Amino acid sequence: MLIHNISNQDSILNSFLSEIRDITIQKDPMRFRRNIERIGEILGYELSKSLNYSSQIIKTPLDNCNVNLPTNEIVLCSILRAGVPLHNGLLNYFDKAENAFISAYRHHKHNPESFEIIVEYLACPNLEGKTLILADPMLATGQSMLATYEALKPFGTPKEIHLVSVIGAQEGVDFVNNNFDKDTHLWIATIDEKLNEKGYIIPGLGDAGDLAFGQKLQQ
Ligand SMILES: O=P(O)(O)OC[C@H]1O[C@H](OP(=O)(O)OP(=O)(O)O)[C@H](O)[C@@H]1O
Ligand SMILES: O=c1cc[nH]c(=O)[nH]1
Ligand SMILES: [Mg+2]
Repeated sequence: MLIHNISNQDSILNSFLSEIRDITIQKDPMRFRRNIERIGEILGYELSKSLNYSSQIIKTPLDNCNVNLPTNEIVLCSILRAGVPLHNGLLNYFDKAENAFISAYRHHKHNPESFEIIVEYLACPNLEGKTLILADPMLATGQSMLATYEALKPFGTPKEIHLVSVIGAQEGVDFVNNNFDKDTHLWIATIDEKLNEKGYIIPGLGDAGDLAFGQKLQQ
């Protein structure tokens, strides 16, 4: 896997990451969503450097101009519900992307420490030969990413796959590294040290879905 940890280099990204982690600033859900969206824009920009480009001529009011424009047919798939603000950020830059949505959530069957991933809702265009971007802000165990990828397989074989995430635990990064093809890209804003016993990223930020959209009752 080609892992791109964007915070390896200091940039304005650090400010947005710091705000989504900050327990005081987190109290403002609009700011939380907007910061995830802004991080999605940065990750999208970084990802765009790996796309294919072809030379085209456009007309300015004064002359012709040669420009290199991306040619990939992008399908942007986000995992509900925490994926929505990240999806919006990516879509701000990939104007023409087709979109897919999938629900994957942790179902705590017996106790808070053990869970399985439930995939219920799935809407997806044809993926054959396309550039698939799978977006989920939290890469904890990595199981949601893999369950999503498995669920998308009947929709065609993408030409390339890009995973996009905001905060990953090293364990989740290792998991996707071991379970996706070696030419899959991972664009991640930062990687944290570990998971706690409930599968939350430490230090992480808490529950991204709840912070963006309010606390949900466990089913
Ligand atoms: O890497 P994993 O261990 O699979 O965990 C990450 C998943 O957990 C979160 O979703 P959650 O189940 O909290 O659902 P939500 O978006 O509805 O809050 C997050 O958005 C990922 O989808
Ligand atoms: O730390 C985590 C792990 C999974 N989902 C979250 O929202 N946060
Ligand atoms: Mg959640």
